Amino acid sequence: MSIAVSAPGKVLLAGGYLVLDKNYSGLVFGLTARIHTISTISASEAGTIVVRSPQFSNATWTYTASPSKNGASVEQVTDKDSSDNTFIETAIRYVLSYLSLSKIPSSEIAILADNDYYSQPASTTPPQRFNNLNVPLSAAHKTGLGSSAALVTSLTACLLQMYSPTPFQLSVSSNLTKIHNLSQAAHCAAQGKVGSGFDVAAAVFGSCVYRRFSPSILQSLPEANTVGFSQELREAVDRNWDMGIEKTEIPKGMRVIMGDVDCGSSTPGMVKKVLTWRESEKEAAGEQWDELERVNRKLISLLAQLSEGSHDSVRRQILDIRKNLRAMGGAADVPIEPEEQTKLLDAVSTDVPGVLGGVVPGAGGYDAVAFIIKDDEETVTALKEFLAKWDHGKVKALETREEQEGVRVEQVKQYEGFGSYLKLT
Ligand SMILES: Nc1ncnc2c1ncn2[C@@H]1O[C@H](COP(=O)(O)OP(=O)(O)OP(=O)(O)O)[C@@H](O)[C@H]1O
Ligand SMILES: C[C@@](O)(CCOP(=O)(O)O)CC(=O)O
Repeated sequence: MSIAVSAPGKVLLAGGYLVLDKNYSGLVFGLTARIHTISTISASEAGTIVVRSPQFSNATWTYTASPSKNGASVEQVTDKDSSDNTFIETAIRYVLSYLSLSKIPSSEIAILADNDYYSQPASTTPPQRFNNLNVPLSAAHKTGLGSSAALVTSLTACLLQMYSPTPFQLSVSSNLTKIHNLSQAAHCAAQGKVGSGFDVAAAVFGSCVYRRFSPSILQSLPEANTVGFSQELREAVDRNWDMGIEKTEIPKGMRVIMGDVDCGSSTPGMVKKVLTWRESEKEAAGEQWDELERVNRKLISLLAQLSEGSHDSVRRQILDIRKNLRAMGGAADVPIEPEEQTKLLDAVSTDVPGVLGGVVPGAGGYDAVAFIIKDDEETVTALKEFLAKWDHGKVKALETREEQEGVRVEQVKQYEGFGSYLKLT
């Protein structure tokens, strides 16, 4: 029987940089843009796992997996046309090592990503669902919605369902915690560093106020396939982590809308520079961190009050957060809210009725903007029209919006017709 699971993308509306520190929080919204994993056990020789991402060219990855003492051995079968996919390979290795199966059945897996994860070619008609971009994944332009976190979470949850020796239901809360811990471990290993993990947390739990886990939980794990890996991974995943997740949602009558800016900034470089400044100017940076936490927290509680009348206070609060982000950027000499974005955010907030405000999400920079607006068609249309005229249409409104739910099981039937490779049973 085929199994389908999806996990949402994210936007870190408040708490960029702060969320790296356990003492501070991040406001992260899960998005309707999801990454879907559809898998079927296949009859081919044991231990062959074929993963396809049919929206891209040369995107088939074949692995042979076999049980071994220090976790499952997972090797990519070399194919001249396909490159590596570290996130997929690591997720498979971590799930199979966690499960420690004595025999690994073969499977076929398809990954389908909602269109908003990648810039779509200009067209007068909307693209079809799971649009085929006809380019290799490495050539697609990502919009910054957290594709790797949604992919690893969706794949991890799907593999756990398919390969667990006893039934594994996503609706059981202790299973969600397992999916979270295992996905964080695999995602950090694949990206080569232990980040804050807010993107994986949103992919699993959906929209929330997030406080990170202690990095030592993952830093102390042995390398994959070295002595003790399988057992220590299992112990770490089955333990309760010291993180904080407070579920949250946007008040009725408001929504989040994302703007993709067609050019990039280097997030790792910006993070490094901000953290170096924090280290060198402990007192000033400490005060700035605390002030940002205070203004972010105020926005979080305003949104939790769920009152239509709070629009003006939300407007003021967003301006206060932006003022503090600019101060931090100025002190650290990092363009967190670059001048171009300041102009855009100011103009949208004053010129488009119904826009309560906008921010540079996550680490900021030139990549993206996110707006909180009144949830009506009129405002969405006015915002899109405004953006189309701004700076030669460099900023495009995405279709996605915030969504509360995290990882979930999907009906397999909805994927029928998305390619002959999908052998649904
Ligand atoms: N549709 C897909 N199919 C297979 N792998 C994918 C797909 N989308 C993303 N990936 C994997 O995720 C990687 C991209 O992850 P990366 O962390 O660079 O981007 P991101 O998570 O979208 O970024 P950000 O955190 O800034 O939003 C790709 O190199 C690939 O390994
Ligand atoms: C700066 C930081 O706090 C946010 C980066 O977010 P994003 O990858 O730009 O969405 C880094 C992190 O939390 O991993």
